[in-house]
Amino acid sequence: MVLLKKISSWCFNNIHEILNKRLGAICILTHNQIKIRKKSSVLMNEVNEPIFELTEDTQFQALENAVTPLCRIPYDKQLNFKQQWTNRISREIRSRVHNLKTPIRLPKVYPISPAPQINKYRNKDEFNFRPGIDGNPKTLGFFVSDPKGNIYCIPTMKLINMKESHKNIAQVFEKFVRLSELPVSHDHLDGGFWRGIVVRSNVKGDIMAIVIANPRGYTNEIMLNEQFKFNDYLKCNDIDIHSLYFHPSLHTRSSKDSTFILVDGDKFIYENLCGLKFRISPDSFFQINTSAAKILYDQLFKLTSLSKTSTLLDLCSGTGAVSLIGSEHFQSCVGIESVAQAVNDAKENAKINNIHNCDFIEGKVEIVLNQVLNELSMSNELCAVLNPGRAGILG
Ligand SMILES: C[S@@+](CC[C@H](N)C(=O)[O-])C[C@H]1O[C@@H](n2cnc3c(N)ncnc32)[C@H](O)[C@@H]1O
Repeated sequence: MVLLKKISSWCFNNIHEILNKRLGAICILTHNQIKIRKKSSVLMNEVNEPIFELTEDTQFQALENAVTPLCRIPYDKQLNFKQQWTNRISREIRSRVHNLKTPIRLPKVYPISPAPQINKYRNKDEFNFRPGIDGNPKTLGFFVSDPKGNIYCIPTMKLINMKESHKNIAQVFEKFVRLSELPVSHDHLDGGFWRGIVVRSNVKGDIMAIVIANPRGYTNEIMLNEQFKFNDYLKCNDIDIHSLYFHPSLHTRSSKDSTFILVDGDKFIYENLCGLKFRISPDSFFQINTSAAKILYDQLFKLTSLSKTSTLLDLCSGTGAVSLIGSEHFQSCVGIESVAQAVNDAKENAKINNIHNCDFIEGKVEIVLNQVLNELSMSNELCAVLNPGRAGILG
């Protein structure tokens, strides 16, 4: 069984070629975090008229349109939309699979399961700086472009899927940066310093905040001094942070040489899911909607035909949730994950939960999968779950 969240030609032409010799069936399972993208890039207002100019009044509509485009329609209708979208994806998969050298069997698309929590559920949000519609370069939020292609940063205060605690920290961080003498960085060569902040939290409410800054041209002393000042500012504003990190980074996404410096608090936050405890590091993946994740994993193991003699291949294993939650259903499991912190978390999560049949390997699926398959006993029945990031596994 293969869990495909993203359709990428790589998945079909390569992963399938590799796995096909060893797997009997393929299953496509999606969940209701699929984003419905509007065909038109022109922003629309509530009555479906194009918004030509972003103003104080229209900026939030534009942001909502981009981030939570279905939020103004009832949830059951949202699910209908997503089901239709899933069916379209399925038809596309069928047509691509049809063209494969070695055809595979595709099962039916199952109904989308509703999420128990549909508002204020996100356990991770990333806020960045760009000029706001008033021209202030120190505006923190999400980026939206107007029809002319100009990019503006829009504060996220009214988004309904975001926790108040995350919005609060973003607001305090923006205030702090506006008071700071150091400029913001919109590009790694612009000489600016502050880039943004990532806020993560668990269901209990512990917060991990990761301040991202452009290190180019700044000494370690200046950088750390600023972080300590921000830590003091948070305390002055009565904001309790469980883990505060500083992440100097030139890259948009974290890379292999990423540095995360603990400024205050604990190194990790922990989450409970499906009766297990998960350690989460700043760079590690964890499903964004924790209560919906439980449903996703429950459904997944209902659909798999694992047995005590099966081996699970957990492709893109993150902090090990699929392997560890499913561990009682199979004999052994190998997780493959490209982010080192996530691999370490997954190994530690196996230990914390007393699970001894799961192993985790650091590497890109497309690079290490062949070797892993060669090392597995041919007699084992194999089952693979592939749940890649947004880019798919293109390398
Ligand atoms: C959507 S998450 C899924 C994690 C896990 N399966 C779960 O359900 O919690 C995708 C994970 O794939 C990892 N990843 C992305 N591209 C990868 C690749 N080419 N090879 C291995 N891991 C990759 C990311 O770091 C991330 O942890």
